[in-house]
Amino acid sequence: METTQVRVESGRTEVVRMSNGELRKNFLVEDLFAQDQIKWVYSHYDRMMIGGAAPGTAPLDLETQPVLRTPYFLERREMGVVNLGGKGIVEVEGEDFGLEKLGGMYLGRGTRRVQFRSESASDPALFYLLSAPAHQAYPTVCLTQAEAGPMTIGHPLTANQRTIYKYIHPEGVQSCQLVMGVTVLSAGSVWNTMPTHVHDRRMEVYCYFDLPEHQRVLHLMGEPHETRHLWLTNHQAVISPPWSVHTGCGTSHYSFVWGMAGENQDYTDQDPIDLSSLR
Ligand SMILES: O=C[C@H](O)[C@@H](O)CC(=O)C(=O)O
Ligand SMILES: [Zn+2]
Repeated sequence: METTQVRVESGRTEVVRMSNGELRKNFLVEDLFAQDQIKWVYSHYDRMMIGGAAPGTAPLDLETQPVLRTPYFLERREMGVVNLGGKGIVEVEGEDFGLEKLGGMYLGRGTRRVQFRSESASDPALFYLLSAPAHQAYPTVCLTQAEAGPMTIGHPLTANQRTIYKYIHPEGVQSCQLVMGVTVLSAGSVWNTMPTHVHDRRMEVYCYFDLPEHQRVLHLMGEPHETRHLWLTNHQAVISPPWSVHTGCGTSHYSFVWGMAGENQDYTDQDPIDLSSLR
């Protein structure tokens, strides 16, 4: 059984004084994907769990974690899945669901048996996972990227043109508190979530992917008047406290999975930040 890494919350005054190393230790999630393992980070912000399942030839079973003190992982939780790799299979209570790259799933509270598999070990699946506490059971749903209602925003002239795919949200796949989707930057565009925003009612996690090996994303966090930066590579995730901006600029275009938990599920409930107030 894998042990989960726990990330406690940090106060805003504490974050202002953090060195870059301390910021990374608290907010950056490195090495989420390790072959033949399911890895978890447990954040105290809204008790969001951030996971990576990387099955090779052998299947991987979703196991409960000591930190949960529950007989099975989803006893009191829900989970969202997005496949960032080659074709994969998620077996839920004995039923197989095939996920191409960027296929997604929602697994409801009370789901006991979950197994992750790669169709081919030479092009393995990479399942990115988010899990939040849940008060009721919503049905298991599997959907393709095309079914996730794309919306293109931004403009090439401001280098922020991107397509937002919403997977788990009130008008799509139902959940208790999880809201989850994927944002794909257009070629030539490098800025995500710009103009930026905060939503004090929900924490958020970004997991960057499809970032070429030698390229980087400069991710910005912190209160709008005290922003801090972290340099990220492909397949790294970053935790955003509810009071923090979460925006980034790449040395190339890239994609990321975003996911939130907290007070409400309204995607449009974002407090935009006037760029003139950023420091
Ligand atoms: O609250 C919503 C999240 O920050 C993301 O969906 C924003 C995003 O993907 C983008 O603008 O590029
Ligand atoms: Zn946001």
